[in-house]
Amino acid sequence: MTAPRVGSVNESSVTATSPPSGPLTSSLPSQTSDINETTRAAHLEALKTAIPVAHVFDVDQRTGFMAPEPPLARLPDPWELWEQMLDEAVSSRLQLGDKLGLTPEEAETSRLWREKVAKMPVLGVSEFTGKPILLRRAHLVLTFILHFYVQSQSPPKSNTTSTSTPPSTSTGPDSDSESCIHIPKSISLPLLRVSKELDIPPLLTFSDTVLYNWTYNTPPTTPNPIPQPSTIRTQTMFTNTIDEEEFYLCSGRIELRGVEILEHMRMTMDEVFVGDDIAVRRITEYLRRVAGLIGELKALLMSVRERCDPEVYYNEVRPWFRGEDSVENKRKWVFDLGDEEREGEGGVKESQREMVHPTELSGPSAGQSSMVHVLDIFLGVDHRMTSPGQESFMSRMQKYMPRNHRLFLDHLKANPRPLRGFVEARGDAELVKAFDEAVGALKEFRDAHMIIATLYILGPARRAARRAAEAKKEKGAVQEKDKKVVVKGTGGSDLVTFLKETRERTKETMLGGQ
Ligand code: HEM
Repeated sequence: MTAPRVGSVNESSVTATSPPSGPLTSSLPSQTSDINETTRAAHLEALKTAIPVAHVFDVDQRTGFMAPEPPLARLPDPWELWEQMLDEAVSSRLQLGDKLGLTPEEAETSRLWREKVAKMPVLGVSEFTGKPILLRRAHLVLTFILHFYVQSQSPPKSNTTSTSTPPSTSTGPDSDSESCIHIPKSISLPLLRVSKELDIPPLLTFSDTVLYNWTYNTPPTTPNPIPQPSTIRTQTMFTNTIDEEEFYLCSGRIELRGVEILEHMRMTMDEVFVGDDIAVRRITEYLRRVAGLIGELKALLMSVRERCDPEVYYNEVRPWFRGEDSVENKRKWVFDLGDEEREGEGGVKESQREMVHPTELSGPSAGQSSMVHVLDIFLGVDHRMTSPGQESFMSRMQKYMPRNHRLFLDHLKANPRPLRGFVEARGDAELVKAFDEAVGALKEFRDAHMIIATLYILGPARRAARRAAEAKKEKGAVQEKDKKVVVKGTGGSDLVTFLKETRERTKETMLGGQ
């Protein structure tokens, strides 16, 4: 088996594929043997040409996990209706249902919009089958509508912080119960079908907000130019603010810059298969370069501060991302079904049951970025959970990735000659040092990420809690629990503990060469 090669994207299919296997390792020289330059060049060439696997994984040699061409900007007729509903939500500036000081007019505007959404006809999606470009745009549009639909609803009175102003009357057909939110079948049916076809959960994911959500700043003058961090902008947003766009683009830039890491990773893994002394020298060199590149990713991450204001992000952008498991206004999401699905429920197969009662409903997180997962797998960072039987957050996040990217990660995990074991076994001082430099750079990326999470979530969360407690105090309704700030990640995780753990797991991966 060899490292999957980064190749051209296969836009024609999203069909599930088994990870292809690479050349047989038995035909390669043993790890320590010295072979002449011609033989090793032939071996490396064989590894490169044996199976051009990466095109199966939708990993492009120029853009990595990002779409290599601008994703579809608008669905054709008759699905244009969905686009119009989304446009209306954005242009009428729908407000969050639990916004502090929400006016009755704002609540009424979003109630009317939800009513229109609920009355939309159920549009068929069978025409999208096997057409990933259409499927991706359909998932994006429907999930933006879904999040507008859910998050524009005020919390039920019993659950209401007295700081927000719930609408005076019933919130409409969408919330007949205090414990659940009904997603009308005009959205739920096409969304469940599209999500099933794409094999991702029926809510907003990192791929909707970042990977398949960009276009060129200005119309390109040459055919299909490589998208650069400075030449792209975001297509679809909740708030159309610079802050929201910057939040998505920051991840996009990291994905694009990470392409060079993917190439070094491939070369490293090929050299591990050859495994001679020349390989050791080359891998040492590649790892130093990878360390430098991860340092660049860290700088890109920190640069989010230039155009994304923490208060705007926390109070106006992030709440739209909340999934079913977010701590605020926790209510079950019920995907309403058509008669066809309901009738089938008596004898539905397990896979269908999963489709109508989705269990994975965490909001989007850059924890779904395949680039960071690839680095973990390549360097051997193990994010296992301490409690047995519990799936780790990181492995759960892989379910939200485009299916072919998930398969790419599986293929990497199945590598029979992992880098860390090779470095340990060779025990070459320079190699170990370079390996630790790369792991150290990833640890520093996570240090920086903790600074960003503190700046963008913990700080604003504390300030928001203080404001809410003040408002309650004025009404004489403050309780002990209001003084406690519970901060959860968008994916529902206990933020601080979780981020510290992933950083710790990274540190533990070092071999002691620094
Ligand atoms: C303003 C910018 C950012 C904020 C506020 C932020 C916040 C968070 C939060 C709250 C989590 C906890 C998990 C969850 O979502 O529940 C998380 C996890 C994660 N984020 Fe970010 N993030 C930001 C930018 C990024 C970027 C640009 C990347 C890289 C593309 C990234 C990569 C990750 C990864 C890989 C995790 C999983 C935990 C880990 O690997 O340490 N984040 N982030």
